[in-house]
Amino acid sequence: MDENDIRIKKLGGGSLLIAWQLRDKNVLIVGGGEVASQRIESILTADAHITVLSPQKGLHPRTQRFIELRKDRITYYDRPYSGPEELDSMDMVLTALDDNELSRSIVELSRERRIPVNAADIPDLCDFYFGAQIRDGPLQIMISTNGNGPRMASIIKTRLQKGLSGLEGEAIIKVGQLRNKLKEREPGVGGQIGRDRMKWMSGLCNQWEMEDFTLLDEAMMEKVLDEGWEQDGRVPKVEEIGIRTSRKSTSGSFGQPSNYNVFKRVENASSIAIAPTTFAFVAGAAVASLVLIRFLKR
Ligand SMILES: C[C@@]1(CC(=O)O)C2=NC(=C\c3[nH]c(c(CCC(=O)O)c3CC(=O)O)Cc3[nH]c(c(CC(=O)O)c3CCC(=O)O)/C=C3\N/C(=C\2)[C@@H](CCC(=O)O)[C@]3(C)CC(=O)O)/[C@H]1CCC(=O)O
Ligand SMILES: NC(=O)c1ccc[n+]([C@@H]2O[C@H](COP(=O)([O-])OP(=O)(O)OC[C@H]3O[C@@H](n4cnc5c(N)ncnc54)[C@H](O)[C@@H]3O)[C@@H](O)[C@H]2O)c1
Repeated sequence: MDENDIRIKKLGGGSLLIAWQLRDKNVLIVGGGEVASQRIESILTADAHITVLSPQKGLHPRTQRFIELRKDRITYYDRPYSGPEELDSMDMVLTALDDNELSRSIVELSRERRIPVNAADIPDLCDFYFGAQIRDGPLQIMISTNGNGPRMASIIKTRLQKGLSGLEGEAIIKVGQLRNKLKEREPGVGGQIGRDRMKWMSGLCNQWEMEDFTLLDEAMMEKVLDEGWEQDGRVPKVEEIGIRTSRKSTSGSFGQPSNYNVFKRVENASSIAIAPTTFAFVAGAAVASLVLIRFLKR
């Protein structure tokens, strides 16, 4: 058994980290306090429709503000939760209540209906947890301690934020636009064309700096495709494209000559090695995670 086999044998004990697509889905939030206000912010970011149930007197000022400003997305009922019919047509249920028994009963009813549910006060019954978030446009980083220490997640978030340049979101937007242009030029799903596109995009992302991508405009993107993709998949130097960066050297992030041919270079590379970098950008969003499992600390 090699190291990887041992790793596979040990897999488990964490949770699935995914970027859940909630656009236009219906989310019920029972409660309107501070925790509910944080939930509203997270769910608005995902373009869902939100129903908030809470007596007016229990609303946190932030919840109140969200309700006033986002009538397009939030339906608010000034009353307590009334029973199981509130769950009809919901795709997700969140409780943020100071009433543990009610929370528990809503979780049970949601589970019977197979609706994913999170109860802010009962981690053991949650189908999923929220996490600390870093967002910059399409870049989405979630820090989760898997229920062990939410405050630790918040502290780690602050540390990670300091390590980012602030250019990542804009760079990813440009990469997304370039990928779309490439797919327009070379349509088709899967097979050799898919592999070639992935190799080229990965090579470009590996060799260019974040800043280089942020400086791309429409015309430059066409030039990258003309001078790169169309020329046997080489990675063009930023100077060829007319990008004026603040960096001194253009030898690429990993010191490779920046006119090397990606297709030739990666021909023998394992697809496992290519996949991680590819998918980080294929999604147009990056979800990084730190699952700090208690036994690791021992
Ligand atoms: C990350 C974050 C995201 C968010 O809420 O959006 C989040 N909690 C945050 C803050 C926070 N929450 C609490 C404190 C006080 C200090 C402390 O206890 O550490 C602080 C710190 C603060 O306010 O700074 C108290 C607390 N939290 C939970 C309970 C119930 C319990 O444990 O029984 C109690 C009451 C415990 C008690 O009564 O003692 C439960 C959960 N909180 C989670 C997420 C899920 C696990 C995530 C994970 O482990 O990574 C989970 C399981 C369920 C869920 O809510 O999904 C957000 C930081 C966002 C940011 O800063 O960016
Ligand atoms: N997950 C977390 O990160 C986290 C953090 C802090 C606290 N908590 C837990 O989350 C819960 C909510 O915290 P909070 O600070 O928002 O509390 P809060 O007291 O500010 O809010 C409670 C809300 O529940 C509403 N409510 C009460 N009974 C209701 C009913 N029958 N129907 C509809 N709404 C009702 C109130 O109007 C109020 O808006 C608490 O149980 C707390 O222990 C979780």
